[in-house]
Amino acid sequence: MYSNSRVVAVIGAAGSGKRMAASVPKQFIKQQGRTILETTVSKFTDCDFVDEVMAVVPPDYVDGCRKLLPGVRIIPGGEERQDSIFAAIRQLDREDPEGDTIVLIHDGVRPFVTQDTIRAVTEKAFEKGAAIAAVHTKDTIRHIDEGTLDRSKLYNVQTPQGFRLSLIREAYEKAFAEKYYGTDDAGLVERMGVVPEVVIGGEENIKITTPRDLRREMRVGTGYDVHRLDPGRKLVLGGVLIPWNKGLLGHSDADVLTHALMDAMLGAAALGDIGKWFPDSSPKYEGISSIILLKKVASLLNDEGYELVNADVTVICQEPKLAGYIQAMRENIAKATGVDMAVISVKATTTEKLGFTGRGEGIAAEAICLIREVPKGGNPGTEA
Ligand SMILES: Nc1ccn([C@@H]2O[C@H](COP(=O)(O)OP(=O)(O)OP(=O)(O)O)[C@@H](O)[C@H]2O)c(=O)n1
Ligand SMILES: C[C@](O)(CO)[C@H](O)COP(=O)(O)O
Repeated sequence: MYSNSRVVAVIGAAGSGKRMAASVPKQFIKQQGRTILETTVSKFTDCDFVDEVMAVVPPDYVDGCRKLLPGVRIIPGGEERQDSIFAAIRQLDREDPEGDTIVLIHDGVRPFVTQDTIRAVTEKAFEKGAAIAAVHTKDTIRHIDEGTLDRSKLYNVQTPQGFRLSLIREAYEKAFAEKYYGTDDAGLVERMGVVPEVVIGGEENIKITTPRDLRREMRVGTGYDVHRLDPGRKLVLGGVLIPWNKGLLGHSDADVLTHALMDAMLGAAALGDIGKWFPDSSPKYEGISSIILLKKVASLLNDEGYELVNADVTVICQEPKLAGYIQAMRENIAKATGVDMAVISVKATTTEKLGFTGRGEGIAAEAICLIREVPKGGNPGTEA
């Protein structure tokens, strides 16, 4: 397709992802079962016109990435993006001193790039020696000194950026000789008086930079519970002991509000219900505070890779009046689940003296909650 020139993709993936502030560099966060880097790399290995894919990764991820990405050449990166890409260019230069190779430089954290964009950049780079993917700027851009800029002349620059090896090598050598650090590869080529061709890429080709850029799975769950009122028991709702002449009957403290919430959370994660985790046949749970159980549910969710986003619980209770206790309930729930109190809602309603709750025979509660996937990943070399 491109005469005798090889096409090599260089995927820059040696950053630490400071702005993402996750427990691992963002390219190693798992989304839908695989790391962002695997998805990005697959976009290039799937192209029949790409002869080789190289990934530049943090030095301590080299071994793990060799296992994670079979068939991909893995090399250690440097301090800055420019150092990492230069490490790959130097290797390619040793293999092709003529510099005919077409080098496609791409960010390891742009997993949504399409094959059409990769193909278009490759073709233009082959034809003109330098081409970049970009999209038209949508916002108005104001320069601090020059005021509002003419938007029709502005692009948001993406990757891949494709270059003839001889050109990009010279551009990098010049930049390093002059101690110049830029924010992309095209910027270095432009310093040599070469203007790369712009290929209009796709709006979907974002660079995953901050948590907002992650597609995190969201799930909802509902819970419902009822307990009988009994004169010989204490009334505990949302972990608050409420002075009243009756309390709820049950194996634990029978905190019906917290039970409904736990079932909603477990349901959202498809982890069953509280009967499964805390059976009333076990003496371990006799008289236990349901707030302790709620803490356990929050940690079960976390082990599954989810966190609570918000919850809304309604207690259906004729008497006593609960308004004065609701703040304390929200505080208890927020503390046990590790979220801000602002995302926990507790409401109470009566049934106008109708039904078992209206007659004061029992209290019911229903809950709904939203949970979201927690960005997680690891060093593929050290994972079990
Ligand atoms: N020393 C570096 C720094 C960055 N990159 C790569 O360059 C791409 C774009 O960089 P950026 O989004 O800035 O990534 P990070 O440097 O990891 O992010 P941050 O600036 O938030 O730390 C990423 O795929 C990143 O892994 C690299 O290969 N080597
Ligand atoms: C190369 C790049 O992705 C083009 O948009 C961008 O410049 C990388 O910049 P960053 O500072 O490394 O995020």
